[in-house]
Amino acid sequence: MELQLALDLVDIQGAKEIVNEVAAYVDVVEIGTPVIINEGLRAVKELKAAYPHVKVLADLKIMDAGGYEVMKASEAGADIITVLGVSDDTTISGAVAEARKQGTKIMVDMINVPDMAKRAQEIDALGVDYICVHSGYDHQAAGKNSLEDLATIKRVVKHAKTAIAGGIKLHTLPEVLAARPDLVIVGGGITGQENRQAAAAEMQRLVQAAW
Ligand SMILES: O=C([C@H](O)CO)[C@H](O)[C@H](O)COP(=O)(O)O
Repeated sequence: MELQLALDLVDIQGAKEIVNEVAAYVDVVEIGTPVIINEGLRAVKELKAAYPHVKVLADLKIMDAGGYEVMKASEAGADIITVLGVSDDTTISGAVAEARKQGTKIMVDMINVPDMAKRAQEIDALGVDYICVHSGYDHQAAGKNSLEDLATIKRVVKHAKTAIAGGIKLHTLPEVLAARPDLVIVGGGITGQENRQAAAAEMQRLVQAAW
């Protein structure tokens, strides 16, 4: 089981400062969608240049032109790139084919997928590396989480690794870990804490103990 830090509400300098503090406690650092909207793929490039050994996920949430966008994110230094589960199969296949060429990986974000079991099976068959259930900010505001969806994909996914994201905090982490995802994604649960290092260290301890 691995821990991913999501950096969403920061600029490039802010992202570097947080990575400085917590890199030792996380397995993957995500450059979040809001950062990429504000700063472009330059954010991925600069983070990778500053921390060449850190595994970086670019949360592009690709919806079209999978091959082209994966190529650009891979060239910027991303190790993992996200594509939306609601996009067309050809977009996902194009993303997977390009990622294979580039030596990078594809995570499919299942946000707003209506039939989770059916779509997770279809996407698993397309050869993606991760399938991630996700309660985005708007879902979180409505009090939702993705534990039920995680149980669903754990039941049907045979090849891809499973991941969960959305509003996970230290006090909700044990419940998430009990469902045994391969990857847990935490943003505000680390970045929004007064002592980010302590939060990340404790989360890492719990994630590693859950193996
Ligand atoms: O993907 C995300 C969201 O859609 C904003 O782009 C977040 O990275 C993801 O939800 C994890 O962040 P937290 O919900 O703050 O843990």
